[in-house]
Amino acid sequence: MDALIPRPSREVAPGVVHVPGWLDEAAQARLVEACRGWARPPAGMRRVRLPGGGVMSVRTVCLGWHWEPYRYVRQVDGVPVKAFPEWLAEWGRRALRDAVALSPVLASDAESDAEAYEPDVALVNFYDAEARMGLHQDRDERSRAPVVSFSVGDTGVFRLGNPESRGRPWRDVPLESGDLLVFGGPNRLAFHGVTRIVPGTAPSGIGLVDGGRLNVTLRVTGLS
Ligand SMILES: O=C(O)CCC(=O)C(=O)O
Ligand SMILES: [Fe+2]
Repeated sequence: MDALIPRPSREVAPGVVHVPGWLDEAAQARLVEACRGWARPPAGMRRVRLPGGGVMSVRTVCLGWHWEPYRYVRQVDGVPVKAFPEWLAEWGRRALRDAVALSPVLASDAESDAEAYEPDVALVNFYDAEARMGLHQDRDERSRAPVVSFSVGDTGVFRLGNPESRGRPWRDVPLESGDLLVFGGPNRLAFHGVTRIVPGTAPSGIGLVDGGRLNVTLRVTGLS
């Protein structure tokens, strides 16, 4: 169904590009099905425990490397992390190419060369209706190559802050099913989070029968 109010592709901040509907329904369904497989144990989906004793409300599974706060490791639960598939890296390069075409800032950033983009880690997050993610920076990567983010399922309200602090200014960008968000360049280390999920907004044809939101971020660790 076409949106009543069209959502144009745009650079929401320098080096941050939002492309609504980048994934068509078939691609969304493929991602949901892949996530279903990745979620299974061993090395499956879990709520990450924070060093302060808290537990994250999102459920996470990682590919390529396992993220534990606040570093990347190769094993989880005593077994190797699931592999990062080549098709997902190819999606990442296509996504970055499209983002660079919309952003002069990314186009002039040496770290944002789409042809050379070799993401080696993905964080797959599942949000139920109550899940959120507090403002944070993605800064455990040694590389400053952009983060490529795919969203499917229920809409999530993504809060894009600034690289200096958790405070204002920020702007809220609703990420709907199929949306692409790339953040790099001067906003690679921008604080960001997800303030809420909008239940009941997932399209029916993508295989997320009970709703919820999946977000997959591709990153380059710069580790070996
Ligand atoms: O769910 C999102 O859109 C953002 C996820 C995120 O920030 C992360 O995994 O670090
Ligand atoms: Fe993040």
